[in-house]
Amino acid sequence: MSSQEFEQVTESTSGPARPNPYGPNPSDYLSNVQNFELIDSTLREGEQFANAFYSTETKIEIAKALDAFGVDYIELTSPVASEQSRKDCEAICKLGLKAKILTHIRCHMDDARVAVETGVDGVDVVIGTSKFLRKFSHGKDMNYIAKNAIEVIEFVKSKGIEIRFSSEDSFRSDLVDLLNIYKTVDKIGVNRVGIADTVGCANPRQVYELVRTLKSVVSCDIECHFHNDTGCAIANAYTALEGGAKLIDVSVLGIGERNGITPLGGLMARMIVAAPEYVKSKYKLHKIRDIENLVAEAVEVNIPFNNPITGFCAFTHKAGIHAKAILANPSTYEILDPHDFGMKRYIHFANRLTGWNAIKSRVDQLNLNLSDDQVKEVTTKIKKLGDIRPLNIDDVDSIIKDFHAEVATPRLAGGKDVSSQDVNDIDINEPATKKVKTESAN
Ligand SMILES: CC(=O)SCCNC(=O)CCNC(=O)[C@H](O)C(C)(C)COP(=O)(O)OP(=O)(O)OC[C@H]1O[C@@H](n2cnc3c(N)ncnc32)[C@H](O)[C@@H]1OP(=O)(O)O
Ligand SMILES: O=C(O)CCC(=O)C(=O)O
Ligand SMILES: [Zn+2]
Repeated sequence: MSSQEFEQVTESTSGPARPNPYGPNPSDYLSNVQNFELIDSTLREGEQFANAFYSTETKIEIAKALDAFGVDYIELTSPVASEQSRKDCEAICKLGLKAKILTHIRCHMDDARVAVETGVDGVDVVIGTSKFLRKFSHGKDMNYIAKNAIEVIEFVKSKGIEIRFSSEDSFRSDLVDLLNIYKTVDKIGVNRVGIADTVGCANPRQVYELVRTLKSVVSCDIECHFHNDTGCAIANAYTALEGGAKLIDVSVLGIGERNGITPLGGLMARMIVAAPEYVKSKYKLHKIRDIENLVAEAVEVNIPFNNPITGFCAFTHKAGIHAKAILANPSTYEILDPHDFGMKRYIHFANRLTGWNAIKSRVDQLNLNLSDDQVKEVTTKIKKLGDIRPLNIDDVDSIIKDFHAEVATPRLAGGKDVSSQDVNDIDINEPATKKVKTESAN
């Protein structure tokens, strides 16, 4: 049964109920929570992940998968990074994908001249504006940055290609410098300006304030890029949208420099709660698992156990109190419906935290007939063994079947015992994780 089939339980409030309590707040009148776009940078920021090496074929496969998912833009490594990077950029541009293809360059004419010849739909230009980067990276002052930015932007625009200007390390840059450079590039007609939390230092409140301030001085769209060093990348992306940013940079599994950026899957988990219709109609959420597996394999990492949506236990419920409520109504302990992502929910009942309601569900799955009191008795036996050692599904099934053989008459016609074949029919997707699907909850 899907969670949608249950009546929505709402708290009684004094004022008029908001249709979706997790949706955009009416006071965020510039919010793009229900109108955002994704720039996937798995093939740019993601290539900066320590483990990443992409062959041309892998890049093409990832680009096609992202396109099929429905990202709005795909950002590629600078064509000046290497000869093969340029060729791969050209090859991806020729695929005829629906997503617009971007490449990412320094704020320099040498890079811009190469970028516009690759066939990209847009160029993302970046230059550091913080005192750290101005002193230790490129060594240029704000006047030089503005002069170069104008030259690069006008050149790219003259080729009929989209152009975005971004200030690297925005949150450690001087606000007056920032607003001045953004105003300058907005005036000459950039498609977007970008805010980048390059070192992952920003918190959601700072993000909201900077986006709102910037929104009041530029007329173009605002893109945001958040690193996850302090664990705020998804929250910052969401808050940026609340403040009026339109585009968020993501990568599959969040891969990027150091511990990476806002992950595509994690952001989708956040956004489906806030804007379910928009997210479900725009993005092919069932493809997230395959895309993550594709990228995980390409960069030789495992999907983290606690990954939103696709972590092996993201929809697994264990404690007896949780299991009982989930069996009655999945919305009790789930804000996400696994079916929206082509996933299943599981009840992990083979442990000492289980309760009789979960065990009753298993008894029903095994097609056995026990009274509630009998289920409670067998639950006690299971918990006793669970106090001694970790359990697996076979342990629990054996205890149930032995108990049933002692106390009950088999439910099946002709007094036939439940055979192992019956048990094997139950969908146990990942036996190694000791999980079992409970049909009644799905
Ligand atoms: C925060 C980010 O992720 S930004 C994107 C990072 N992406 C990349 O670095 C792409 C991969 N990079 C590369 O392949 C190489 O670094 C290249 C081809 C871009 C440059 O290589 P090199 O010429 O050997 O220079 P190197 O990497 O050592 O240093 C960077 C140079 O770019 C300059 N620079 C750095 N940022 C910028 C910028 N945003 N705009 C203009 N110039 C810049 C630096 O001053 C330095 O110049 P220098 O040659 O005068 O010292
Ligand atoms: O181009 C941008 O906006 C972001 C560049 C980047 O990767 C960063 O600043 O972390
Ligand atoms: Zn980055």
